[in-house]
Parts: sequence; structure tokens; C-alpha cells
Amino acid sequence: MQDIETLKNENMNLADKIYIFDTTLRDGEQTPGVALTVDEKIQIATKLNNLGVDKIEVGFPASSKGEIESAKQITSLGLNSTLVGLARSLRKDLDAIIDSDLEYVHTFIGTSPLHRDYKLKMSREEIVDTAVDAIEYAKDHGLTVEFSAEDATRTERDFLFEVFNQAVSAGADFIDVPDTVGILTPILTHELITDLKDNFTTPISVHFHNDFGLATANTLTAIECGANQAHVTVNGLGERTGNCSLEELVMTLKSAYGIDLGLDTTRLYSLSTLVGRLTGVKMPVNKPIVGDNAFAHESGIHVHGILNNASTYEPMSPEMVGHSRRIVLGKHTGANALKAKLKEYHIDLDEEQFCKVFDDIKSLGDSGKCVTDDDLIAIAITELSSARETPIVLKGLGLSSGNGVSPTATVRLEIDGVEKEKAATGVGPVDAALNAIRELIQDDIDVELEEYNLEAITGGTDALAEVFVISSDSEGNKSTGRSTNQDIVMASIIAVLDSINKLLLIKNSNLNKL
Ligand SMILES: CC(=O)SCCNC(=O)CCNC(=O)[C@H](O)C(C)(C)COP(=O)(O)OP(=O)(O)OC[C@H]1O[C@@H](n2cnc3c(N)ncnc32)[C@H](O)[C@@H]1OP(=O)(O)O
Ligand SMILES: CC(C)C(=O)C(=O)O
Repeated sequence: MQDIETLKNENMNLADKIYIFDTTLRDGEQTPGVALTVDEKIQIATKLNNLGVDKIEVGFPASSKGEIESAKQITSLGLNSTLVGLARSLRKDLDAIIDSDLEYVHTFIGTSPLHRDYKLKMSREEIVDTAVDAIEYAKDHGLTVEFSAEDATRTERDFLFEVFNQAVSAGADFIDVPDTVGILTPILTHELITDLKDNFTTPISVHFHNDFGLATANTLTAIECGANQAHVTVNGLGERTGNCSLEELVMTLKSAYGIDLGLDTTRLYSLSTLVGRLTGVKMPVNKPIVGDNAFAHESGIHVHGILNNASTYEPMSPEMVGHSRRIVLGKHTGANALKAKLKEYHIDLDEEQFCKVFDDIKSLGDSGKCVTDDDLIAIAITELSSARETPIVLKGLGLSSGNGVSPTATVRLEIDGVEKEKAATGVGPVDAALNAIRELIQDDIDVELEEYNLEAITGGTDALAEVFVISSDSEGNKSTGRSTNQDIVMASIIAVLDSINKLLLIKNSNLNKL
């Protein structure tokens, strides 16, 4: 990879300082259906500050009392990041910024023919006058001003330059280029930002939307052409399909170009998770950087490579963004992956058992199922238990039930070669038998029945009953048990003992993850 100085000199026109302007709390909150409380905004702002973003747009104070309140409370935290509020080019919106104790305003007005003619119903002159009046009013009140020409990318170039020139003359400290409906492409971005950089010395910011999935690529291009600032949101939230994603931009700059913006990127995943939880907008599994699959591997060839050197199939490490690597089992699993998983769970299988478990995983995959770690443990335990003596064996069962008496079960078990018997009552004969079993094994293992499913698999009063159970122990280990019998109580007891024997095997082999 070329070093940054070479890139700067030969291929790119990078600004000396690139500012990250996060607008999760403003444009991100404009995601349809999202509304954050004051406390939630405080939590996100604190994390953004700890990540190290330069600026946080905390909201649009003129839009509600809650926005003023959250801006005030965030301001009172004394964060290092510069706090920004959005305002239309209206004095009343700027007053709301001042009332919120903010010192930096992001003020905007639509400049494209569509916005002028259909939305604002203003002439070019009126747009310029309104923008200039707002900037001057803000400067008179001591604010730092960032001016956005909304829908800049559909604005005639001569008028865009006129608006920006007038904004700069009125005192704008940053001029921002919103691609409001995300119509730019990298080559168009290159042309526009290069033109702006050739004509303006005021720092240039970009605010790019993702309607065609190009927001990050376009923002990166703008930075390559000398843009001084990028507007971003956590998880790429924002109007419609959102904005340039903070984590994608920052990690592309860091990993692809070696440009370290000074952010603590190890905080990116937990920030993304917090924003996902508070906004209710869950990330797709394949979302770059923060999605569940960003560092997950199933294909045998990939896992084999990863096990030898993770860089074979990872462009950055999960640790860099505070995420974690996952090896997933399924249809595409290879032997190396399975061996690694078994090692992780301290499961020792001989070659024959290994082949059987491998085949079972492939069959599950072929039937369209994904294979969880719990499935693997259950499959491996079944394989191991078929080769070992079961610690608990049913030796006898007596039942009594009737009208006006509690159903009672007497169960006789052989536990590690010693026979024991216990009677217990319950709401029905199955419950009574399970209570007796629980008492008999309490010195060996503490078991909870998590799931109990009973199905008649043939018709009539002598129908075969199939019982499937899932039990768990106090360590959180789970196992399944299954039995088919004409007697419902017998089917239930055998299924439960089957699962308890597997749990004992897990416990005795110390198979739970260290
Ligand atoms: C591209 C962007 O993301 S811009 C930010 C968008 N965000 C939001 O709109 C979220 C918060 N918005 C709100 O709470 C409300 O829309 C408010 C409080 C801002 C305004 O509410 P209302 O006064 O009821 O107006 P409404 O939303 O219906 O219409 C917008 C008004 O702002 C005017 N306006 C829009 N942009 C600007 C601007 N940049 N400068 C001056 N006036 C503007 C419109 O012409 C319209 O004025 P009109 O009511 O006199 O016709
Ligand atoms: C307020 C402006 C910058 C905006 O959000 C947009 O144009 O998308």
C-alpha cells in the first residue's frame, strides 16, 4: 500500500485535517419512525464523544421543545466534540439555537430550481437574501456558521457558486454540499468537489445521501478531492435510505488509506449496537463493519485460511472495531472448521465419531438448516453417549392416580450403579414422575425442563406417543431428549432421562466452554 504522503502528492488532494461531523441525532433521527428521548440522545452523544468525532449535530432546536431541552442538556455535559444545531435560514430558528446554548449552527436553504419553485416559492435573489440574512444574524450572535445549499447537486453550477460566494462573504465558516436525494456518483463527485476546491478557500463539507447505495463511495471521493469535512451517521441512518455511514467511512480511510482520524475505532461496534437498540433500526447481517456477519465465516476453504492467518479472508480485524469473529457451521463447513469448533468446546472424538458428526452437520445443512454451536454440542454428545454407558438407568415405575387423590409416582433409578427409589406427587402422573426423578438426581445435577412436546404419531387409544424435551442445568448447558412409547408417562420419563444423561456427560467431560 502506498503511504499517505505519496497518495497526497500523486493521486489525491487530501485536506490536512478531515473533520467528522456526525448527524445521527439530527438526520439519523429523521429516519422514518425514529424518535429519541432526551436521555437516549445523551447516551448516544456521550458515546460519539468518546469515539472522538469532531462535531455532533444534536438536533433541530426549532422543531420542538424536547429538541431544545436535549441540546441544552448535551451542552451542559462539557463534551470535547463541538455541538451543532440545525436551523432553517430563519431568525426564529436561529433564536432557538441560541436558546439551546449552542455555539455552532448548521443553517440551510434549498437552492435547486425544484426547491426554489415548488417548495420555497422564492426567486434566486430571495434565496440569496434569506441565506445571507440568516448567516449575518448568526454571526452577529457569535455563532460559528456552517451553511448548506440544500439540494446542491441539482442546483445550477453558476447559482450554487453565487450562493456559496455570498454565504462566505456573509461570514460562513464552512460551506456544505448536500446531495439531498443521493444522485451523485463517484465521478460526478470528483468533478464537483474539485471545481469547488479550485474556487473556494473556505473549508468544504459534504452531506451525502444513500438513495443509490453510493453515499460512502461518494463521500470518500469527496475526501480524495480535498473536502475538509464529512457528514456521517452511525449505521448509515437518515432520511429514506440514509446517509454516509460513520463506521464505513472511518474504517475505509483507516484500513484502505492508512488515514487515522484519531478516532477510537474499537468503540464502533458498541456504538452501532446502542444506536440500533435505541432507534429500533436493526442492521442487516451483511452490513459492513458492524453487521453480525462482518467477521463470520462458514465456508470450509475460508475457515481453513482464517485459522492459519485471519488476514486471508478479513480485510481488517474484528478487534479494530470492537466486533468479534465467528466460525459458523453449516452446509459449507470443512473438516478444519469442525476440528477447531470441537477443540473450542474441548470435545474429543475418535475418527469414526468425527466422520459421523461431520456427516450429520452436512445433512442438517443440506436440509436447509443452519447449525448452531448448541446443535453441534448436541450432535457430538449424542455420538459420544452412544459409545458410553449411560449414568442413569430406569429400573422401575409405579403410578397411582384417581379421583380426589394426588397423582403419585414411584420411580426407581440406577445412578452410577447404585439403585435408589423415590415417590413424589404432581399435578398429573408425568409431573409426579418428573418430580420423583428430580429428587433422586438432585445430588448429581440440578435440572430444569425447558421444553416438553408430546405428539401422537399414530391414531387410536394405543397410539404411539413421541416426546421431545429440552433440559438445562444450572451451568446453562442444554440438551435434547427424545422417546417413543405407547405409554405417555414412559415416553416422557425416557425422553427426560435421555436428556439428563447427556447433560451429565457434558458436566463430567467439562464440555462447557472455558
Ligand atoms: C433536507 C433536510 O433534512 S432538512 C431538515 C428536515 N427536518 C425536519 O423537517 C424535521 C423537523 N421539522 C419540523 O419539526 C417542522 O417541519 C418545522 C418545525 C421545522 C416547521 O414546521 P411548520 O412551520 O409546521 O412547517 P412545515 O414543516 O409544514 O413546512 C416547512 C416550512 O418551512 C419553510 N422552509 C423550509 N426550508 C426552509 C429554509 N431552509 N429556510 C426557510 N424556510 C424554510 C417552508 O417553505 C415551509 O414554510 P411555510 O409553512 O411558510 O410554507
Ligand atoms: C439540511 C441538509 C444538509 C440536509 O439534511 C440534506 O440536504 O439532506
